[in-house]
Amino acid sequence: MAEPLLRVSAVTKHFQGVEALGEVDLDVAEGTVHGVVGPNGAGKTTLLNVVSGYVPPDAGRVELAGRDVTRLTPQRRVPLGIVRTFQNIRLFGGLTVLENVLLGQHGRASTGTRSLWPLRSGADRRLRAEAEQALDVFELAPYRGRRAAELPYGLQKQLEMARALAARPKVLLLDEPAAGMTAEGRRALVPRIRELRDEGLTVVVVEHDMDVISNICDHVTVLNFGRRLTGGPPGPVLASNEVRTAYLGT
Ligand SMILES: Nc1ncnc2c1ncn2[C@@H]1O[C@H](COP(=O)(O)OP(=O)(O)OP(=O)(O)O)[C@@H](O)[C@H]1O
Repeated sequence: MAEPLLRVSAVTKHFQGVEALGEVDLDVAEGTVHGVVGPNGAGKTTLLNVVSGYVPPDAGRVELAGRDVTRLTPQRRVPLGIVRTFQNIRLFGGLTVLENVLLGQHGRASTGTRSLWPLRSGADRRLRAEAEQALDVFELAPYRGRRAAELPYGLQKQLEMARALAARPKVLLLDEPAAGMTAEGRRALVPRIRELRDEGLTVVVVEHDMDVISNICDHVTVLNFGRRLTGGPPGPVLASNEVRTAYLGT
């Protein structure tokens, strides 16, 4: 493939003697959705943590468009385009839905928290319009004035994604976006993520729901005990005997 937008090379991470990741490689092409799957404890979240900068690897590299970002803090990765959501929702419950999305723009170059103040300039208005657009993508516009804490769980997850989108990512990292959602919420997620991909966004998604993975991913990487077991198009990979065996733990 062409030079990947995101390249993870030989990343290793131990926690108190436990190998959470062992020499893991991951190449993600621009404009694709890449799934990271595997049984519980396989190292999926640790991989997202290393890519987003929340966990420093013991060894290995993370590159975005050829630039080594391995040693950068999460805050310095956001303006470069690496933005994530969390498995456990991290919203400002006392702020409104719109305010949460405006804060998502905070990490972008020269934005600051200014976007919460009344509109002053054309740039402010543009930011506000983009925030409204992010709300629209996740059908949150009717809730823009509600406090985030008042939203049902599924909508809070959507708000997390809208906030991440407002940071204008190049690579959006989603940690279990379907977990805890209703069947309807999970179904709605699929066309949304595809649409974002079709607009050119690159997505890395950790997810246990294999229907969601099969429907949104161009490529999957399977981890098992911190090692890359296999990878490829979701259909054949998920149907393979080695992946089935890994999930069954036999
Ligand atoms: N901060 C930490 N301190 C100690 N051990 C950790 C830490 N984070 C992860 N681990 C361990 O590293 C291994 C990989 O964990 P990780 O959460 O990355 O797996 P996962 O594939 O995301 O699992 P799940 O599907 O259950 O979320 C596990 O053995 C876990 O207990």
